[in-house]
Amino acid sequence: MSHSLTSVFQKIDSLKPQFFSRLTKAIQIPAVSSDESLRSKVFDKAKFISEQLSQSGFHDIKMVDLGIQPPPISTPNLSLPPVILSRFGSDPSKKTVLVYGHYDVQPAQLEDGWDTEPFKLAIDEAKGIMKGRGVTDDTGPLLSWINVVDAFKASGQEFPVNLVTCFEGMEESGSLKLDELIKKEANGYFKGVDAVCISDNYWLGTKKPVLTYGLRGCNYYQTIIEGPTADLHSGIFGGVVAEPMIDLMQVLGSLVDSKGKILIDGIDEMVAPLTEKEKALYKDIEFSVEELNAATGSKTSLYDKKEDILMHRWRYPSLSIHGVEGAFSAQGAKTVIPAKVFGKFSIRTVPDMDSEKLTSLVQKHCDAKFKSLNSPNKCRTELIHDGAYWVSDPFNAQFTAAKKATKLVYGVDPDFTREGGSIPITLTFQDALNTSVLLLPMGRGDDGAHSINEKLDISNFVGGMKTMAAYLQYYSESPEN
Ligand SMILES: NCC(=O)N[C@@H](Cc1c[nH]cn1)C(=O)O
Ligand SMILES: [Zn+2]
Ligand SMILES: [Zn+2]
Repeated sequence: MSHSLTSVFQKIDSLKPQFFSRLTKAIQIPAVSSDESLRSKVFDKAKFISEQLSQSGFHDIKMVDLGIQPPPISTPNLSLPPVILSRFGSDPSKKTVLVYGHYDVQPAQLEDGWDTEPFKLAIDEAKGIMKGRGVTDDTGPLLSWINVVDAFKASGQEFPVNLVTCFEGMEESGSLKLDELIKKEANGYFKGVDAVCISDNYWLGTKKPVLTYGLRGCNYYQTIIEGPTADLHSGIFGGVVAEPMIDLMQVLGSLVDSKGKILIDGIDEMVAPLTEKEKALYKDIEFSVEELNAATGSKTSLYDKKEDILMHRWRYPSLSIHGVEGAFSAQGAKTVIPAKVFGKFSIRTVPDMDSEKLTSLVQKHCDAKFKSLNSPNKCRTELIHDGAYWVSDPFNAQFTAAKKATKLVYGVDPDFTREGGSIPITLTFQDALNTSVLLLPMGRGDDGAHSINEKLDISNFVGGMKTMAAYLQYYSESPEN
C-alpha cells in the first residue's frame, strides 16, 4: 500500500468517534421525503449537511431550490427539498469526481417493529453494528464522502481529485425535478466532471464486496377508487352500497399472481431476451438461496436456484403491491366502509421496457378489470413517478480503480453485480455528463434498507470509507478517464 493511503486509513480508524457523532446527529432528523408533514425536517437535514460540508472545507456550496412539488400531491405549494452542490478542490491538473447521494429516508416508526427508536442511532460496538433509519440508505454513505475528505486532511495527504457533491432530498420519492437540474448544470456547475460515483446500494450478500453496473428502474402507480362522499358505517350501509375497497382488492389482485408473475398483457414482450453471454455471467456470482432467506428472515423465496433468483432480481420486471391509502389499517376492528382508497403498487423495470408504453398498458389493464366489475364507483390509475433502469459496461478506469481499492481493503476481488433496486438519476448522470457511473456500495444485503431495524455494520462503514479513499487515489493515478 502506498504511504499516503496507509496514513489516510489510520486517520479513518482514529476519527471514528467523530464520524459516529456526525452520523448520530444526522440520523436524528426524520427526513422522510414521502411524508408531506415532515418536509421541514428534510430541509433541516439539508442544512445540517451543508454545515458539515462547510466545516470540512468544501466551497462553492449551493442549496439549489427545485421549486414546488408537482402533482399528485395533497399539500398545495409544497417546496421540494434543496439539492446540495459543493466542491472540494478545483485544481485543473486533477480529475474531477462527482459523488451523488441522498439525504432523505424512508418512513419508520417504532410500532412497525423496530427494536430501538428508528431516528436515534444505536451504536453497538460489541456486536459491531449501528442501527437507525438511513444508516445504510443513504445517510451513512453520503456522510462518508465528507469523512474521507476529513481523513485526507488530518493525514496531511493531498486530496487526489477535485470532488463535486450532488446530494438530493427526494430520491426515495422519485428524484423529482433533479433530471432538469443535472441537464441544466451539465455545462455549468458540473462542467469538467470526469466520473460519477454513487454509494447507494448494497453488497449482494453479507460476505463478499461487490461493484455494481446495473439497476432496475421503477414506475410507481396508484389506482384511486371512490364512491360514497364520506366513510360509512358497515352495519348500516354494508351490503347496500358498492364498496371502493372491494373493487380495489379485485383490481390489485388482478395485477400479479402469488408466484410473482405479472398478469398485465404486453409486458413480457418488452423485456430484452436473455443471451448465452449474459446467462454465463450468473454462474460465477457468489450467492445462495440461504443468503436470501437470511436477509428476509424467512423461507419465502420463489426460487431455489441462484441463477433464477439473480435473474428475477436484476433482469426481469417485478410488480409489488405496497399499501392502500385511505383504508383502515390500525389495530382493532373498526367497522368502516372507506369512501376513497388509493392502491399503491410499483413495477421494477428492465431493458428494453418503455415507461410510457408501460403506463398505458397498466392503465388499460386496470380500466378493463374495473369495467368487468360493473361497479357504480369511479376508478382511475395514475403514474406517481418513474425512474429509468441503467446498465453499463464495467470495464473502464473507475471500475478498475474501485476493484483495486476493494482488493486492498477487503483482500478479495469484488463480484460485478446488478441491483434489483433503483436510483432514478443514474442514467441521467451518464447521459447528460457523458461520463461513466460507478456504483460503489457500502452496506450488506441484509442491512434492512426500507425495512425495520435498518443497520450498517461498523466494519462496512469503516471499510467503505477506506474503499472510497483508495478508489479516489487509484482513479486519480489512472492514465485513462
Ligand atoms: N437505495 C436506493 C433506493 O432505495 N432507491 C429507491 C428509489 C425509488 C423510490 N421510488 C422509486 N424508486 C428504491 O425503491 O429502489
Ligand atoms: Zn438509497
Ligand atoms: Zn432507499
